[in-house]
Amino acid sequence: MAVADDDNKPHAVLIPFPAQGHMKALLKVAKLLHQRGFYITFVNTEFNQNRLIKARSDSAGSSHSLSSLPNFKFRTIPDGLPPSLPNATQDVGLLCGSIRRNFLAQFRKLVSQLNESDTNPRVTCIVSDVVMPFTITAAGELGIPVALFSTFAACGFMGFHQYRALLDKGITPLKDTSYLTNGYLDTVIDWVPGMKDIRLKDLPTFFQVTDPNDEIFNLAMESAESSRKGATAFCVHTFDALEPHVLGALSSVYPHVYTIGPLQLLLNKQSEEDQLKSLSYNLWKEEPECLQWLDSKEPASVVYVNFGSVTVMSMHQLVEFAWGLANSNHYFLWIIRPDLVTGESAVLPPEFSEEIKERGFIAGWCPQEDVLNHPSVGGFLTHSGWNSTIESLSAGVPMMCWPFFGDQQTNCRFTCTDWGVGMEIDNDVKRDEIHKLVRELMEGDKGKKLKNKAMEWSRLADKATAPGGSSSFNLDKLVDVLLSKK
Ligand SMILES: O=c1ccn([C@@H]2O[C@H](COP(=O)(O)OP(=O)(O)O[C@H]3O[C@H](CO)[C@@H](O)[C@H](O)[C@H]3O)[C@@H](O)[C@H]2O)c(=O)[nH]1
Repeated sequence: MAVADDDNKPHAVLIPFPAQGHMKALLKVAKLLHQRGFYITFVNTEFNQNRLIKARSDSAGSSHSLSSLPNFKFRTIPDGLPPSLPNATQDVGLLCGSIRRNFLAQFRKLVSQLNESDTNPRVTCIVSDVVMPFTITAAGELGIPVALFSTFAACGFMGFHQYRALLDKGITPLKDTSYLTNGYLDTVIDWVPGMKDIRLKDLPTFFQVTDPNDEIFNLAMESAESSRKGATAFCVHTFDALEPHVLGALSSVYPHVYTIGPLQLLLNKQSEEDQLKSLSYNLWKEEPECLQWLDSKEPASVVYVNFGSVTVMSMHQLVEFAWGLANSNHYFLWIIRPDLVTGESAVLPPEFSEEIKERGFIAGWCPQEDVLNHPSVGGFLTHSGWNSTIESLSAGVPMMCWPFFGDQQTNCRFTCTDWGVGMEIDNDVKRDEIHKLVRELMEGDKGKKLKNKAMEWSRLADKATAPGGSSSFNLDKLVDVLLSKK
């Protein structure tokens, strides 16, 4: 069946790194392009697509089918991984290895099927997660433009851009694991453009390996290098006012850097078609009841706690967080994913449940952006994933940061030092520290300062995404690039 009037539509194929945060950001880019008249094919791994469908059907109110969206189709490729738990994040190292070895062939096959099909227009451009660099090869073979999209901040990506230098200077691989704890990572490095007084431990952690063949390290390094050479455009989920120095430095190395964030604010300002409104982003079943619980609370009285989709912790750490929150005497909404605790199910001690029954609400997954924008939320205890960070900045909510791995350390550093909106929690989490920091954030002078600063960033984010703002302008430019013949 031919697509009649839609035959001549530009057709963008989008592909995220197969994990929740990346997929959500790329889906937002897809929605923005769809509104600009693009036919969209969104490529998920079979594993994630099954989870997306299951989470939708499990969640109340998501009755629309993913296959009936107009001019917006999902397609899948296999991830090449052995079976794993169906409702948990996959092993990131295994995924990176498979991306490096298997994904190009699968992606090529899929695009050629799309080009042979008469149910969709010919593929005219690719928008790819920056850590899926094989798409540059595919676009080159097809002679079409490819825009790479960094779901990391500019500072996080700038960190990946240093990996080759770290290797050349002999800083990585580490000689042995004692270098993780012997003070070596406190070394200040002065050669990273746009990042003053940065320490090794503030760079994305994937270089902290003893094996030079480590898959995550190599994929991050290759991604930073290939995007410099082969991409038609390089987009970053940030806004100009937030990271002017790092963006300036990146622009001198990467041609055509487009800041297009915060994506949600760009989406809010466009009239979203009804059919796409039903397109949710969750891989876990959402529990919206927490919003009603928030409705019953005073403004800025609740601490929101969420560690994203990849962070895991020990039972001991979970219990320290639990008693720190309980002892602070503040209301809190805590999202505990079923796979948050390594090797066991995250069950809190019964005496804790008794203690917090009037003050705490615990759920497995929530509509995070609605939560952050709820007037009752006064602070966010986060793992500093980039999506969570930019969502918190957009909502004007100050943070307590407990970075787990990767770019989260860099985001935490910028959140606390450069942007003045956060306080860092020691990796060796202790209940007394949590208790003290929660009090400081929710009641203290420091908390007030952080809140004021967060509100300032929220206003600047809004300005960047308003008509004529830097991110709106860059989105227009991106559309032009994608419509151009290569
Ligand atoms: O209950 C929840 C929990 C999370 N989210 C959403 O899930 C996303 C989580 O993304 P992020 O905060 O970036 O955390 P991760 O899932 O850990 O993201 C991975 O990917 C990011 C880049 O996309 C990196 O910055 C992180 O370090 C990496 O761990 C956000 O959009 C949240 O709004 C929900 O909607 N509900």
